[in-house]
Amino acid sequence: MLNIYNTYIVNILDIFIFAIIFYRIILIIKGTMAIQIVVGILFILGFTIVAEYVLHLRVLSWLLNRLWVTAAVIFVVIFQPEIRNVLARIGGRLWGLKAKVKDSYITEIVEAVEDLSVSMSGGLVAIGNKIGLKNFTETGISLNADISKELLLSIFKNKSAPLHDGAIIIFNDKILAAGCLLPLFPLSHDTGVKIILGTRHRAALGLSEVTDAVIIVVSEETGRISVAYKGKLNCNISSAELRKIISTTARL
Ligand SMILES: Nc1ncnc2c1ncn2[C@@H]1O[C@H](COP(=O)(O)OP(=O)(O)OP(=O)(O)O)[C@@H](O)[C@H]1O
Repeated sequence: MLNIYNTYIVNILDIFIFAIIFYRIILIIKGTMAIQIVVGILFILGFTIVAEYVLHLRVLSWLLNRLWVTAAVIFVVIFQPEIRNVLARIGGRLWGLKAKVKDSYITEIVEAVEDLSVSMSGGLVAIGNKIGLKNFTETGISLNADISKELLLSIFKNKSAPLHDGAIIIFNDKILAAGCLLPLFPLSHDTGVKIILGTRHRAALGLSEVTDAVIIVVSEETGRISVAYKGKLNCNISSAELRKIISTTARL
């Protein structure tokens, strides 16, 4: 009798753990291209099962089974960036070390952003969290400098400066690089905001989709401050709200 209960408990636990893992994976890949890939794979898998076990179509199921091995290799090669992003997000959530920014540096960032906003200078600053941003810092110029308002302003306010274009990447109290290229949020995806986004804002949203970084955008056209985080763009926020967001996500 006790054995039956034990088996029940183990089975329930088994299903429960599977459901949690499945749910977390869906949350991570939701809104990314990976969700379409998963749907496609499930469709072909269903088709293979029906062909083999229900309709007993021997030639077709032989072909589909061979196709799976080749498809697995093609899948990994074609979707290497998506797989890397999904694994990085899973890894980051499980055991990534949180990047930390000191309070005084948060003040430097917020003050610089305020200044950019008032002077209507465009700015794009990504503050890394658990997921490393090395592949994005490599697209820019390495700086490895202490965070300072003056440095941030000299990069973004001077429109003829070579590093003015692109994003600054901050990680663990350092400005790692400037002039970095971020992945653009696809125009076909729902941005969740009513306004049409330009490339600076799409770049911020794009990075926030594939990493857990907090990305600050200052609009050159309107001076508005927006923050992209976990695939969502929070438009037109105050500097007090900005401080709060950085503090809760990246403070030491
Ligand atoms: N992929 C990218 N990664 C990083 N920065 C980018 C990227 N694409 C564009 N940018 C930055 O955005 C600038 C162009 O901004 P654009 O005017 O198109 O966007 P926007 O969202 O309308 O911003 P704004 O409101 O400031 O005009 C470029 O000069 C460059 O600095």
